[in-house]
Amino acid sequence: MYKILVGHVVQGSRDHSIRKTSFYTCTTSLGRSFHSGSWVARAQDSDDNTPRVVDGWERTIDGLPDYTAEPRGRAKGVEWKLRAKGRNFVDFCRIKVSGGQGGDGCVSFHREKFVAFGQPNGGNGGRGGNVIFEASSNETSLQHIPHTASAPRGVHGKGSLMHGHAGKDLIIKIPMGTIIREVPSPEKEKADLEEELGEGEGGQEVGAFHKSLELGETEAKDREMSKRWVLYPRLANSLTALPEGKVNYFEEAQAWVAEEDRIVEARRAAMSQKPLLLDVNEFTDDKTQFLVGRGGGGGYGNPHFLTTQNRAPKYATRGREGQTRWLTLELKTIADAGLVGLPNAGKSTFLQAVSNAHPAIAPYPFTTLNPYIGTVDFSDSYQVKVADIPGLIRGAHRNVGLGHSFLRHVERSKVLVYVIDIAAEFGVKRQVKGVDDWTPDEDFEEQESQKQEVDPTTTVNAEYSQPFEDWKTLLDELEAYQPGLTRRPSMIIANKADVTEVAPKNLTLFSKLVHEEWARRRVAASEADQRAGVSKADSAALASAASIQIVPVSAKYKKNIVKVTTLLRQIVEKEKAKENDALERKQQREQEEMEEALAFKKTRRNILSKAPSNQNAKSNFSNSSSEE
Ligand SMILES: Nc1nc2c(ncn2[C@@H]2O[C@H](COP(=O)(O)OP(=O)(O)OP(=O)(O)O)[C@@H](O)[C@H]2O)c(=O)[nH]1
Ligand SMILES: [Mg+2]
Repeated sequence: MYKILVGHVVQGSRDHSIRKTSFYTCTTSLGRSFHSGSWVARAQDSDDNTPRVVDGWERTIDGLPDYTAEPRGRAKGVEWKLRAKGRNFVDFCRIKVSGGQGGDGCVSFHREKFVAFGQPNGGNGGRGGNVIFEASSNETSLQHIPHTASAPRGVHGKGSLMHGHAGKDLIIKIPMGTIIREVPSPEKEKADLEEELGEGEGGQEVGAFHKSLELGETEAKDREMSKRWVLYPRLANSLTALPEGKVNYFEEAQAWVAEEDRIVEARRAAMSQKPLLLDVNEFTDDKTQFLVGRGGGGGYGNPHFLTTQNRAPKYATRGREGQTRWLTLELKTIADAGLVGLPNAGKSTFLQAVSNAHPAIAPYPFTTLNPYIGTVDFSDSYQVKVADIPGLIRGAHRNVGLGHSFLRHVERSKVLVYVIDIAAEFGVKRQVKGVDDWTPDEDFEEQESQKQEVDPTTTVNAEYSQPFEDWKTLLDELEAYQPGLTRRPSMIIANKADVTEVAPKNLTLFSKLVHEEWARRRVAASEADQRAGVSKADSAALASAASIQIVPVSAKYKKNIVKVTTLLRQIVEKEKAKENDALERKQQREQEEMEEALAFKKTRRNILSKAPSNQNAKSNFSNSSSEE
């Protein structure tokens, strides 16, 4: 069992303090920060679980026979990664977008010497800015997306018929592969939940706000009115104390505006019936824009209410509120092939060997934290995009290790490439250094009991293949993430084939077991399809290839790379051709449907035009009667 104890030595002083970490959870740091002089002691312990103390200056561990000390930096990196769960790369976020409010209209009258009653000349308000998402191939993460995005409001109108200009649109760049979904607002979610639980307060009215403030009725009315109307300062008096026999033009104007409001509301309601769902997929062009938060319209200036009767309207309307939406953004990287493997299998090394990418490579687990895309260039300018994602481990679907949320980045890959470390000792269960250390405590006991089943020192089981177990772990994790994901066209890279003592033996057993398992899974999948009532043609289309190719590779020494890239290209090209065919068929079907609809319209028009209408019949009749 590995235990990690951290001794903290402050540079330049004799002071030292200890921090104990249990497996991966750090307990306390005694309120001190770690400096470059810190050390990590790893001790191979018996089953004694009591915390040990590192004697700082001498760096000996009380009661432990042997240990190796290594610079703190590395362990700190892994610890940090596990705590942060790779969150410096953001692939899921929530955002509130609000279009800008429209500018208010203006109440103003022309003023000039010797012109006693100038005409109304208040300008209209400008419309509020829109919130727009723009697809951008230069973005790779959602890290820069803010929690709220509000576009600026429109400028108010001014006298002399000066209309306010529109608010500037707020453009937010989003990476290719983002899925945008509209979700209910937190208030609505809360209200729905309360209603479900029967705790709701029973439809609080909008006007309740004023009631709660105990405003007078006229005051509350004034306030409601001031939300929609800009009134000329001296209008209020003239409204309340209207002389006998005078028409209240303001009421008339209120009726028009109310009618217009009703139409706008109905239109908005019709538009927002379906929640927004946008997919910025590989068919989207760069710089395509999506309007997600519409700005409110500007208010009308007082000339808008000018009529032949009312020559001096003393009111204007305020701008409308912009549209507010709560959205979630989910980034699913777009690549042709996705590398899936356990930590340390050599995924990043492989990507570096085949492409122009330079991912971090190191002999410890969870080196890669963010998906990384590399492009494989072929001599005829053909390109295949390959995505490297953080390593998966057993239980990743329960959020063990870095979890399996990163699989969303291979979800859109056409081909799955399993990277397997073939250099495991033959017939022996791997004593995992590092990987299983990082599993949470609840899994630990389970793993311990499993470890005891195969004693590495005594048994060499010629039937046992660690690479095969690794591959099965990957398949299970992929299936747990999304059932049916393993049916994608796939290939296996048996990496580290340069370790000649074990690789050939491992490879023979591995290939045998893989082909058996693959055939078994294929049969099981088709049976499951039959049970689920999937038609035979659909089931055949879904089924994975009859056999899976295994290519031994040494990513580190770049051996057999050409073979693997050629094979990868073949599979990708085949898949692309299939996709293009499907797309063409779909487009053709749509075209045919459209032509059919057009033809139907045409014939209908012809029939209608040939049929004698009543009016024609009447005129014919009248003509004939006049002739008579
Ligand atoms: N001998 C040998 N070692 C290799 C080969 N490929 C990778 N390695 C070593 O394996 C270690 C891990 O390689 P990485 O490429 O970082 O592994 P990874 O799968 O990306 O690991 P994570 O990012 O943690 O998931 C490094 O020390 C590599 O040098 C190979 O073909 N032969
Ligand atoms: Mg890596």
